[in-house]
Amino acid sequence: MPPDDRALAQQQGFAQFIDALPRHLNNAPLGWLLVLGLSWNQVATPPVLVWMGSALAVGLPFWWQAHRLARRGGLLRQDERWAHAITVVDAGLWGLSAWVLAGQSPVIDAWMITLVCGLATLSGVVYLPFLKAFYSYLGALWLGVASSTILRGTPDARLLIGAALFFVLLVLALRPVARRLEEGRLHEIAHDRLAERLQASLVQKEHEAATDGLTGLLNRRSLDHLLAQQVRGVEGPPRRLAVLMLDIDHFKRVNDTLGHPVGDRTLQAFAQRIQQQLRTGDLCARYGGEEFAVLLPGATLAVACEVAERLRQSVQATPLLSDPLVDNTVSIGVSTALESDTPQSLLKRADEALYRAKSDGRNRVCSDPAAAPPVA
Ligand SMILES: Nc1nc2c(ncn2[C@@H]2O[C@H](COP(=O)(O)OP(=O)(O)OP(=O)(O)O)[C@@H](O)[C@H]2O)c(=O)[nH]1
Repeated sequence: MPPDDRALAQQQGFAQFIDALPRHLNNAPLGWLLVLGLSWNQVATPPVLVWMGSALAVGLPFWWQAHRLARRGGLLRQDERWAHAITVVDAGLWGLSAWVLAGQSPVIDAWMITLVCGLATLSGVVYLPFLKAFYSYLGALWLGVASSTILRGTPDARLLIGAALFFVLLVLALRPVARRLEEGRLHEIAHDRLAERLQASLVQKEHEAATDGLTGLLNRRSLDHLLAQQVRGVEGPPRRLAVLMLDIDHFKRVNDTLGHPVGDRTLQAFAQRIQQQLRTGDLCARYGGEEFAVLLPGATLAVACEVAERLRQSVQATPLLSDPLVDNTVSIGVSTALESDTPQSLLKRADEALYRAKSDGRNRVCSDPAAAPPVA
């Protein structure tokens, strides 16, 4: 288990504890009312009220701090001391209730110890994600009861030993549960990390499946998919769409004279050159080898021929590579979608136009005679 995962699980546990702490402290007045009700007519009321008033006065700043931490979200390193201080004050003030209750009658003593044990049990549930503070809580509760009963001169050893035993048993019962909870958080963290990795690798795989590794352009598979969407249209009449097929002239010579790596760089440079000439919304794909295809959604044949001519001139005017010099030209075939077209028939006609550009002497743009007039 990576150490940072364990640290994160502990941090999450602490944050859960800090989140629950103020709600737990909010219940204290209900507990006080219970004490008041149970001790009514059995214990002098003024000391009970003095204890409640003091608990309120001392506990208020700590109660306020607990709320502040919960609002902000507790941070383990930064706020751990505060968490211990709050729990010690809370438990200590409850422990001091023995000051007014213990030694009055066996019945009051019995329900006082019941109250103390009940408080410890209830708090245990809140402290489960951060058991360290629970030890401080139990220590302060026990010391509060012990010091109160000793100072009042009625130390009842059975009561203190009984409470200590109960606390030990409680800790023994809660520790495995706390460990399970931490393991659960660790599993959740590991699960989240795995999901993130899978998501990232899925995105990566999708990207790889859609693009050409050498040029970064869309690959043939993506082109076929996009072309099918464009030709069919979503609904209604077919969309206006132009296709350019581009092929570097005498590319084989680059490989043969300068080597395959230079051929690869030339293809990359050519891909960049095409992209520089296109508008957003136009799509460019490597059709295979040194042949590329461009989709111009919404373009008429005239516009598509203009784009093709601009590209051809750009390649002619500025060599694709300067070191070593690669100044091959490019031939381009242009076609536009007819109402009867399938993706294959449209590509075929653009390819035939490219073939004509090659056979007419290369370094030229040829358009498909069947392409005009535009469909929409
Ligand atoms: N370096 C490199 N070469 C490739 C790649 N894919 C195809 N080729 C080469 O591209 C060349 C294409 O040559 P041809 O089809 O004969 O055409 P050409 O030499 O361009 O001549 P024309 O198209 O007739 O002007 C072949 O030598 C292929 O090996 C690639 O990914 N990298």
